[in-house]
Amino acid sequence: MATDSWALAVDKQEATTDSFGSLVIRSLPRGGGDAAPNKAKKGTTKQVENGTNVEGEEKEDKAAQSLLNKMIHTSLVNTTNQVEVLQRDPNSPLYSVKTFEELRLKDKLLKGVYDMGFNRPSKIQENALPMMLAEPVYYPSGSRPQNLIAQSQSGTGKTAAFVLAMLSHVDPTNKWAQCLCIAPTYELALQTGKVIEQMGKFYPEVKLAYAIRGNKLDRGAKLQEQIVIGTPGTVLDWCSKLKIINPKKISVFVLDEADVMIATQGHQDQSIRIQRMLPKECQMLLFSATFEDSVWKFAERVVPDPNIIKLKREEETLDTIKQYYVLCSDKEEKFTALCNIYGAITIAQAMIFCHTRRTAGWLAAELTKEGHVVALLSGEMTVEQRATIIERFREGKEKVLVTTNVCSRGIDVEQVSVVINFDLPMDKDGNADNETYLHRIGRTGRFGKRGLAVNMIDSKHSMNILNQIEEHFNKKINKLDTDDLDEIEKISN
Ligand SMILES: Nc1ncnc2c1ncn2[C@@H]1O[C@H](COP(=O)(O)OP(=O)(O)OP(=O)(O)O)[C@@H](O)[C@H]1O
Repeated sequence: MATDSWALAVDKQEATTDSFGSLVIRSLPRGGGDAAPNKAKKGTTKQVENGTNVEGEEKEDKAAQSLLNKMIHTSLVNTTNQVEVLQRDPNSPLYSVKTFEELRLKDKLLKGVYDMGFNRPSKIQENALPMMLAEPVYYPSGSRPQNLIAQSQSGTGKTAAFVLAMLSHVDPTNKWAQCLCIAPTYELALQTGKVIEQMGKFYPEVKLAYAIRGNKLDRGAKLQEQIVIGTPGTVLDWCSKLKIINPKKISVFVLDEADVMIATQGHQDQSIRIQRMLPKECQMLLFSATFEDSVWKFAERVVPDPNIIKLKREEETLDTIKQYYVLCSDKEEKFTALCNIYGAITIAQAMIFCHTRRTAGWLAAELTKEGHVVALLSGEMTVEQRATIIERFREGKEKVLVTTNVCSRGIDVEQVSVVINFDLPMDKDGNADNETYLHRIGRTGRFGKRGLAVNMIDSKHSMNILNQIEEHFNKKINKLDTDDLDEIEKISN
């Protein structure tokens, strides 16, 4: 896999509100077409809906469950073994009865997958990949692809799933753009690009282009790269004004963080304009960890005949992330509580979310005075600065990242063991922003790792927001006394 990297810029990320759902894996009844993928769909639907297990594995799963419980109480930092155990627990979003071989991937891709250290697919990968890889379904009016709208918890392998699907669909002998993936921010586009590069490492014929502001190409310059990842504004320019991509030749269209793309007016307009230029046979894939009610409806309207993978509300939060709140009277006390937490437990890396740039700046300075190596990331920075900060954090050069909402979505840093909501996420009306909460805490607990999320409460209003979050996810968030070091130590055991 080769890349053309250019210098870049970004589109803004916005948070959305509210979500709902019950777990459904809905495959539309199809006339004719490929029987194999439909078979696969049926099997997986039953397994997920009934929560039943594959015959003969029940005992093994019970043992796995008890082992899992033990592990949950032993260490904050996870091991590969634990991932394997979770992949055998039918209640885990990482559960899978399949292997990557069964997904009949090209050898070059299978090699790439194993090279990334993936042993088995996760639940979303197991369910979504057969649909995404299936042949188009034949209708008398013409063949139609298997479109998909999919929800799965943060860090459960959605990106890896659609990247694999794109790489599988590409015809490397054709030197034009065939797969188009749009992400809401520059950082996410870059990160997804890296996953494409990594997974396609043994498939060098397939090339990738970044459609991000700052990548200057001349009008009419024909793109040779088969996969394009970018932000909506630039992708739209490349498809329409600049005619760099011929949208009629796109066969796979992916919207990552689909809910924010749909709920943010500017992104929605641009995404829809792009979508309208695509041919009827183009496969549409929409992914996110959260979908607000109205966004689901909108998505179902714009995506023809979608297959749907949806979570029940109570499944949206990951059990591997422990959630607490701490009562304080003001920001100074919140800072003391934070220092106490740091004093009591070993934190690999932490992300701390603040409501304003001002608080984030103040907190970063205070933490630095205390001797922490801190990075500060906020929206007013240039995209290049932001990318550099995230890269340094990912490499572990800084152990603490203080940020506003810029980073709440999608950023994948394996070592984040603690997320602190120094300020709770709220929408512009001062109500709980449940989606942002879920995305923020999802920066820890990546792919089966254990994580800790601590919410700082300093007013009736913030307590109220916490209660709304508890109610929304139907999950109790326990109080933590940060003056009691023994108690803090306990939560990491
Ligand atoms: N099958 C797998 N086996 C092991 N690790 C995996 C597997 N699939 C993905 N991962 C790893 O798990 C982490 C999370 O995966 P990914 O970023 O695809 O999740 P996501 O659902 O897209 O997350 P988010 O909701 O935050 O965007 C990544 O570090 C990825 O490399």
